[in-house]
Amino acid sequence: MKTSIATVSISGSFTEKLTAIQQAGFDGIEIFEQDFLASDFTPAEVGRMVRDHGLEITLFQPFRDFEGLPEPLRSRAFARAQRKFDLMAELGTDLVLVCSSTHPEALGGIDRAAADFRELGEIAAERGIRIGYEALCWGRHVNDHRDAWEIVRRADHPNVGLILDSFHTLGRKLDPDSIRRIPGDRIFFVQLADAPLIEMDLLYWSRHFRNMPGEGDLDVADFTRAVMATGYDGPLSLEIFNDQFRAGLPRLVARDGHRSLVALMDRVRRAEPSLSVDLPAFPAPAPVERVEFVEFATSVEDAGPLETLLAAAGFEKAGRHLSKQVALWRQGGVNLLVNAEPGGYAHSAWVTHGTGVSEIGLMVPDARAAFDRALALGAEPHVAPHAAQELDIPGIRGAGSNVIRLLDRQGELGRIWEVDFALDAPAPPGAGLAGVDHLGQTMAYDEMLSWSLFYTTLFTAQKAPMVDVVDPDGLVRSQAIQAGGLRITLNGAETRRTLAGQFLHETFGSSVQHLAFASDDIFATAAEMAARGFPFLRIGANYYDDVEARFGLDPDFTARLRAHHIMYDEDAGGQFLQFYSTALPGGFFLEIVQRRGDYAGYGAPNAPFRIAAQKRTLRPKGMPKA
Ligand SMILES: O=C(O)c1ccc(O)c(O)c1
Ligand SMILES: [Mg+2]
Repeated sequence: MKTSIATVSISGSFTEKLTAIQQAGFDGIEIFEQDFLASDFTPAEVGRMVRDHGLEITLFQPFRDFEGLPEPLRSRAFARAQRKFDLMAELGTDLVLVCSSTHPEALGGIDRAAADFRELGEIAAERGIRIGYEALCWGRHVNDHRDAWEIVRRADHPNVGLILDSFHTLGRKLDPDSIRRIPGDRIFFVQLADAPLIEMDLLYWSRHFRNMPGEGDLDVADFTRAVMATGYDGPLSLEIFNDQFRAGLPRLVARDGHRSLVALMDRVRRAEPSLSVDLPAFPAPAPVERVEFVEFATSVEDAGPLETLLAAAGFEKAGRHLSKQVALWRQGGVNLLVNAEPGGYAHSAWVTHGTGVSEIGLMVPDARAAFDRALALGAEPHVAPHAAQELDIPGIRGAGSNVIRLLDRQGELGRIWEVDFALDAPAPPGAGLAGVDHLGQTMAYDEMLSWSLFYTTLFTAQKAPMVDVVDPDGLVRSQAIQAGGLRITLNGAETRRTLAGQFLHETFGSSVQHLAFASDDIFATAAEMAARGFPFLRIGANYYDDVEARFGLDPDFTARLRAHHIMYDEDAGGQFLQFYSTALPGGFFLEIVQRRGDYAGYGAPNAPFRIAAQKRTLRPKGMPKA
């Protein structure tokens, strides 16, 4: 299967776009005419540059407002087309996209449009050019791929075919199964884009909010299955109009685009095995079983506040690494590593970001399979030296500067604690923490789509709807992702003044800002931690008055919540209780939660009050803000 991407999808100069597209692994590009016009190269130079990058021009587009015009506009449209055919010959491409007309004087009529296309097809045939007709979903008379297909069918010319674009079909809620009835050899080209479901004008939605397949809410896989079922074997091409991507880093946007296409083709072949999808084999996504460990990078002189916090949370030193200065802190089923090694990856992470999470160890059904899948999807392997007797744990680079390690219970990897560590004693019960509930990763807002694509393509994962969290100094967007036993909240900061934004600034880049542990009895856990001197984040009295009224809570219960600084929430499935520590100097903090019943969220309604409380600890009463 050939992969392609439209030049509009990527930021930068024409040369920067080409380099990024080549490095990401695409086979071809669609030349968007605007990008060509804005460049200073001749058409022949552009054609040569594309080929020098090992790429092919899969499509020239768009040619607008062609069909259904009355004279003299009609003749002018044909003359205009001839000029573009000249240009295409110099570029070295044979396929042009004609999008359905939005011209105020365009006349309707399927046969009139078909006659225009047959005549254009004749001219194109003489010049070895093929014409693809695409229905824009806001086209004046043609805005449905079924009507565009009927025009192509009636034009009945071998040089005139159909172009499909998932946005125009799915954005208009047209049934993609209608595509299955079109002969595959009459489909000349296929463009793919996803988009978040937002009620708005179709044209505006399309020009500003498209995103990569899998990043939005449209069923692009269902659309692609219908396309593949026709026998279509041309390129699958990304055509993504997105304000954020236009301002993004070309290399990252291209990488995400390629990842999204490969993951999409993989989904298609797994959902409908009878389809022939030309893509190298690689392992299927699997759920994460659990977070096996979280490692902090620190140094001997800097580790104190972190270790004090862990001890107050009921953790105890329960072992040490055989060859490195890495301590294992344990309680219940939780393993935390404190790495103070004066060299290697953790050390450079500490030098760059300060004390913070550097690695996340995930237990999966098959670590090698998960690793191979990650590489097939363009993830970067993390290579770290290890001593001869130590485990070689497969690792990939994850969000921010974090490394994701993949473990399984097959063979030696399942014995990591016995092989790599000297263990002191059985894991202490501590304060009753049973496991990691979730990790909160903070990042710049425009990195969120990228990292959600990373997790959702690597593992079998679900995205919750994005929620807005109000910080006193700005808005933070929060996207929760669950892949089996791995729950992650991605928090995107738009300004530096939000708590999340300050953390990014302090730690020089995105990282885990908080770690949430699960307790089966949060009141007992809170009492035990209080006895150990846990630095509870104090929640204001106004909050408890409101939460009691809002949920009709028993005043005795509210009094217990208040006494332990526990916040409360409910959803249709159950109840949620949560409390927090104050933050370490860099901004990292802990959260303890208890889920009752099938509560599925993360206490989003409480987040504004938690953030306000955290800011109060940073900015004592009466002090003007910096
Ligand atoms: O927004 C547009 O005008 C436009 C142009 C060409 C396309 O292929 C398309 O899908 C949209
Ligand atoms: Mg299109």
